Amino acid sequence: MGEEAPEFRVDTITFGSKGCQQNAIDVGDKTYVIGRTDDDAKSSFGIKILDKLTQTWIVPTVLGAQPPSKSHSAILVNDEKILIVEKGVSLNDSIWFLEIDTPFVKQQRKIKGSEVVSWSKGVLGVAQKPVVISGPSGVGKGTLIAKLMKEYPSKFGFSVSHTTRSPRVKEIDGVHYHFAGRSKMEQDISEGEFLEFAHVHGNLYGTSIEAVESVTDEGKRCILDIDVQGARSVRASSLEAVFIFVCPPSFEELEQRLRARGTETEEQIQKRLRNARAELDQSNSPGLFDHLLVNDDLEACYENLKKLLSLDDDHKDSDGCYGKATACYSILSKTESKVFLQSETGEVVKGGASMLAVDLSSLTGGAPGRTRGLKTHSVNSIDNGLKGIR
Ligand SMILES: Nc1nc2c(ncn2[C@@H]2O[C@H](COP(=O)(O)OP(=O)(O)O)[C@@H](O)[C@H]2O)c(=O)[nH]1
Ligand SMILES: Nc1ncnc2c1ncn2[C@@H]1O[C@H](COP(=O)(O)OP(=O)(O)O)[C@@H](O)[C@H]1O
Repeated sequence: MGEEAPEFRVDTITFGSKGCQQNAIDVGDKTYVIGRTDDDAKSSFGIKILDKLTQTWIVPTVLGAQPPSKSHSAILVNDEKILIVEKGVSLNDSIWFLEIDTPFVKQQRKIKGSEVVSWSKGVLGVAQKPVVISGPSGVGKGTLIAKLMKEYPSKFGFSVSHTTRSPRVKEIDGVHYHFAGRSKMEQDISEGEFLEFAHVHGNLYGTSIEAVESVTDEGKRCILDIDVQGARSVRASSLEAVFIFVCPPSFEELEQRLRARGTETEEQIQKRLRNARAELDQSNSPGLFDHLLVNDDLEACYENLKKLLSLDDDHKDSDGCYGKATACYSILSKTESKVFLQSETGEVVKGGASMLAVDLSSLTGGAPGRTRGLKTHSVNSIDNGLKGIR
């Protein structure tokens, strides 16, 4: 493996004056101008794209929550994304990506028929893969998940879905579901706020990006209880997850459980049973589910679920080294896979270093959620930085 030569070229031209900052970044035939305007109340990002071939300006639709606007530095990571480092905030909040041509952006561009860019916040460390649990209504998904959350309250968190169905007697808004109006939910879906959604048993259900990310931000493993269509959408998304399908021991037993639960009308039970047949058929779709669990005896099934989850150790704990870092950084230079940040405040990080190398080689996720997998190590000088990339 040859040594990567660091690039000290300037990708970014910054025009600054008080109350206004702009970075111009060339990507192929386009120039992305990332501007920040301050008014008295707040400042915000504005993004414009110059098509250099036609010399026309395009104002794209900007998706995702934008960085807290202060002052920033920017550099092109690759043809898909631009790295933005916010100045004046701690490292935990400072790394952002403006996605300009990732698969998510391409898909959104197609849907909207116009230019799209999307923000995604960078997060240090690798999160544990979320767990998607699917299975027919009444099979016991909720029961299994409740047992898991009760036994491991600090390890697992539940992705609270949105739904247009009415709450059941003991269901609490914001805990079991976010009970939503159809038009508001449809609008939020069209604005890219949902990881997936599906029409199930005559209602709209969906997982917002925030539902998953907020659990992961707490350092917990996220559990999603979603139908097979939703599982398929998550499989196709940038979210890497473990997919489990829960089967009943028999169709008769499923019907019995649904009736015994006593939460649906006869008509709703019939609809759920019809859909159950289709879901059971789809559980064998190649490449969709990683594991099938039969929920016959509840305790035995729960033990099997726990085994599956502890066997899945293809994750690493979050990198906590810089979790509480308060030093503030700006971009100094970059190589193919690393970006070097310079401490602005002179404040030192681990080992007395004033420079930080951010490794971008194993990023996961991205818009519409967070970009995870950022790794950092401190370097004392540019020379040491070069050693660090060997
Ligand atoms: N696609 C998708 N399905 C969901 C979501 N939330 C719940 N579901 C599924 O919708 C179906 C109906 O859920 P619910 O009304 O709670 O009834 P239950 O499964 O009989 O308890 C189940 O298969 C759930 O897994 C979601 O956010 N997205
Ligand atoms: N292994 C099991 N044996 C018998 N009853 C079960 C079992 N698992 C769950 N149940 C019961 O079946 C009903 C449906 O379970 P629930 O968790 O609500 O299913 P789902 O969330 O998949 O719709 C509940 O009344 C629950 O107590």
